[in-house]
Amino acid sequence: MALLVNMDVPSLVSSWHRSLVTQASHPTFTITAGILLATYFSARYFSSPWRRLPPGPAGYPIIGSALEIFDNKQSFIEKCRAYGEVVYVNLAGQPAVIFNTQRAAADLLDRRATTFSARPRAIVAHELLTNGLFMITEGYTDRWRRMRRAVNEGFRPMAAARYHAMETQEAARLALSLARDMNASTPVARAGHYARYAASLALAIIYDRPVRDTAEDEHMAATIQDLITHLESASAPGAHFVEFAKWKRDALEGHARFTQFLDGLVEDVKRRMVIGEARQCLVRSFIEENQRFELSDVETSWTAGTMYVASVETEVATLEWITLVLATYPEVQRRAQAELDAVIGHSRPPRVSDRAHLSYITAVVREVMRWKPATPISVPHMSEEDEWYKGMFIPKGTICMVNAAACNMDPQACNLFAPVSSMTDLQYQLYGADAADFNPDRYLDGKGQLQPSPPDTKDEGHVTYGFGRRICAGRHVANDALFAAISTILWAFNLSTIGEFDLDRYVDKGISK
Ligand code: HEM
Repeated sequence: MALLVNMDVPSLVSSWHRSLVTQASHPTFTITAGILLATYFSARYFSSPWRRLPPGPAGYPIIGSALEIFDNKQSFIEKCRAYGEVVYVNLAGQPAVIFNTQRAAADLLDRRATTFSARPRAIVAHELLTNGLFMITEGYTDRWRRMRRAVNEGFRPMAAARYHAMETQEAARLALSLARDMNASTPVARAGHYARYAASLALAIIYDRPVRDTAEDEHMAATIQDLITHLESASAPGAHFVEFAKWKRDALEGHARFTQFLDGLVEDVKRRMVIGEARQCLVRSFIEENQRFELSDVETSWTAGTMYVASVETEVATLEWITLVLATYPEVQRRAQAELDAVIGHSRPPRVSDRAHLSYITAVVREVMRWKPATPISVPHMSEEDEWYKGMFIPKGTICMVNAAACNMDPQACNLFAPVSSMTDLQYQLYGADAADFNPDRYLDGKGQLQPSPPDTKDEGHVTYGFGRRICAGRHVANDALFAAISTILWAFNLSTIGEFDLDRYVDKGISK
């Protein structure tokens, strides 16, 4: 200490520096430093959590598997089943995982929801086109919580029951329109009828404005379809890498136009509330409960609009699958119709409120949603912290994709991972040895009543509606709408295939929201 006080600091530093330079030129020092550095870096490398990423395809240098997933997401994700329960994919430096079992998805997205409830960033589709107001792509933010709370309250099972009469009425209109259309047996025409049903029902439930045949209603449905098309093209992977400025300009212009349109729909509900002509609907509940929900005007408009956008295509795809399955399985169709004959008879069509007595038809809808999910790959979540799962590292900021089609199967029964994974810890069964087959009876007990659903399916009997805090916000309404349509169609028609039709070879592209 006394020595230091007597020396000036710059000269001390420079003498250390000189001695270091002298030592560095000494061969023993160089070797020792090299060994120390090598030890340091190899210790860092071997202890790095990045060495414990889940298994997955190596991909190409730098871009990883980005091109393959952009080219055909569904078939790429199918190929990744072979790597096991959780698969790691490098998307040009962006970490991503795919969950292939219900257990892994539930363990993380349900049970660690605080970490796994965000969404990946979508600059054009979310930030520019909707200015952060689209609930589906909004992060795990305060705004999302307020929007989600308002929707949850408006669509929880008791509240959803308010819409049963609308669903029954729209289902009857659907059956009539199918009966009047000579081309209804073609998939394109049928999809048009299903789209009309889903759109009219969504507009009735959200704004009390079912689509009738007026020019104004046609314009309303067409404008919302335009919004959906904009969202889809802006979300297409890599779409705006080229000509970003043009995408930006179009998205900002689209945002202003769509906001004005959605505001107009809400204003119309307010006007009808004043004159006592608005029946109960989602927007009316937003307005009446606004003190609690704390949504601004523009948040109210976009939350309502989001519910419409989220509902139509998923319902159309599911209705089409149910139709195809019922036409291909005549014995299932006959049993469902026998149930209708016994419970309802021929004097009136079924109502949604009859569902408690129509267990077999309920089981058919569940089973089609499990077996042929309309959303085979769910909407991605994003992790907000580093996490570990069964010794595998999932870094903060990882995009988490759920392969719902795989999760709805039992790995063992379907031999999902046989080529690579050890089967030892996959010896669990949720759906039974026949999980790969279509069998509505799996949901029924010996007396033909619905039995409790497998664990982690939130009493749905499948995980097609997603997971955790981001689970489908409209699932109770969707279940009612699907039941209303299918029970009415079964009551009114016999479905059969024209000529040879092989359901196993029918490939539906599915919807990836
Ligand atoms: C058969 C029909 C439907 C299917 C298969 C379906 C499926 C899904 C899936 C897989 C998700 C993502 C879940 C996740 O991130 O884990 C989702 C989210 C969502 N769904 Fe549905 N859906 C359907 C119908 C509906 C309907 C009718 C509505 C509205 C009335 C709706 C509104 C939403 C909303 C708002 C979200 C976003 C939730 C959030 O991010 O917090 N869906 N849906």
